[in-house]
Amino acid sequence: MTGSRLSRRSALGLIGAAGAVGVTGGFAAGATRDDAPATEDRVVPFHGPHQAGITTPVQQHLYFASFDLTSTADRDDVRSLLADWTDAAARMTRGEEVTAEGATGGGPYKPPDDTGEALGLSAHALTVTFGFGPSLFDDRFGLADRRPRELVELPSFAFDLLEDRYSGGDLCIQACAEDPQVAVHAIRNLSRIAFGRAQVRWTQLGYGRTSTTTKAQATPRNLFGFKDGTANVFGTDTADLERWVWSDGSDQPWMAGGSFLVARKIAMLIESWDRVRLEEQEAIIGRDKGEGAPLSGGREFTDPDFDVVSTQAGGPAIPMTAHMRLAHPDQNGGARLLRRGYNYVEGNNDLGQLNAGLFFLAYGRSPQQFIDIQRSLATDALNEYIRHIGSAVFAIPRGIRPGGSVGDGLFG
Ligand SMILES: C=CC1=C(C)c2cc3[nH]c(cc4nc(cc5[nH]c(cc1n2)c(C)c5CCC(=O)O)C(CCC(=O)O)=C4C)c(C)c3C=C
Ligand SMILES: [Fe+2]
Repeated sequence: MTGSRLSRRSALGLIGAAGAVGVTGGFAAGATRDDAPATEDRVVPFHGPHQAGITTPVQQHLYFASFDLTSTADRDDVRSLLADWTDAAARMTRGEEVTAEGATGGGPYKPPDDTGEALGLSAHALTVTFGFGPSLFDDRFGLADRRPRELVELPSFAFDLLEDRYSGGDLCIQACAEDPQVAVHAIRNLSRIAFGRAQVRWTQLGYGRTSTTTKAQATPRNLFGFKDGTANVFGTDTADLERWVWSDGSDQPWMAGGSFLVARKIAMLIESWDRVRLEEQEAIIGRDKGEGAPLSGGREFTDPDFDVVSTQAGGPAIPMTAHMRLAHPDQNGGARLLRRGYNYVEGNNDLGQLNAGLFFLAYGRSPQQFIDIQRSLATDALNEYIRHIGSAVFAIPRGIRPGGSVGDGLFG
């Protein structure tokens, strides 16, 4: 085993055992990975036909960053940045430090390559997913002819209250992990690598997934207390993934096996919601709060029947303005999204109310799926209790080959 394959946990063990200050490639050569089948040791393969972090079972923690290229960056800077990011991300997803020298192996006379806060932590199922915003394809870097035709700026929607400080970006990185420090470490070190070439535009920390991509995980709940992600596209739904999530690359071949990501920061008016009667909360969502079953009857995974009439409600059992009815494929030409959002809580406002909400992340083979569904939601009863305050859209390139770069499709 080479030094470059030494895990952070193994590295720490070696440092402790030897009382050494640095770990060299030679020293690491005899190290073995901790093979205990603990969840923290789960390594999600970084390479493959699709980028990891889309159908990967949704981890509990997110750190998301949007970047802008600096005003002096040129085409070569974009190419080299994406190559450097790819190498560092591949290492970190294996539970390794950002370089072989890492946090302590580079000697006392230069800043360490790795910031060190993840020493002793293993991979924790870290995934690092890269994306390209529409502005990357403007006239700065000679990439206009590589722009996927689907990659359009999102139009304005009813109820948008978007703020620049939570919106847009040339590039994005989604880091998800079962340990928050591992996700933060990844973004922090990738930001550091970008120094002089790209700078952070905005970031979002998310805790607690609000969807699943596998039925092996219990459906989580959002901050309104409802199960969220019941009717998601799951990683095993091969036909739906092909139809609704993976690009076929018919416009840009480098997008074949890629996807498009829409990110929306949605503030939730928690205190107002908490004063709503249970019956009304359920009518707004279209599902019951305990089980997550559709109001037309059945259990959580029963298909909703929008024709069922309720004498008690004096109309459709699933109201015409229910979120779930309006978001359902039946209302949207069959369109589906793979949702992968996270709860966020960011303290309180001057009135003592929670600054909290949903960082909504949805993957589709075109942003048009989101646009169509979001337009349907113009009459959603939920709109009284939420505010979209941030927005961004990114092309998510196909998966990365071993030894390749996430930027290969842009420059090949
Ligand atoms: C434009 C897309 C969507 C936005 C924005 C959105 C915001 C949002 N959603 C909830 C809570 C729930 N959503 C649920 C289902 C659901 N939502 C969308 C799309 C958007 N949601 C879809 C496509 C679906 C699935 C519809 C279906 O096929 O049945 C549910 C029900 C449980 C589930 O299936 O996930 C809840 C609950 C909130 C709170 C919110 C904004 C803050
Ligand atoms: Fe929803």
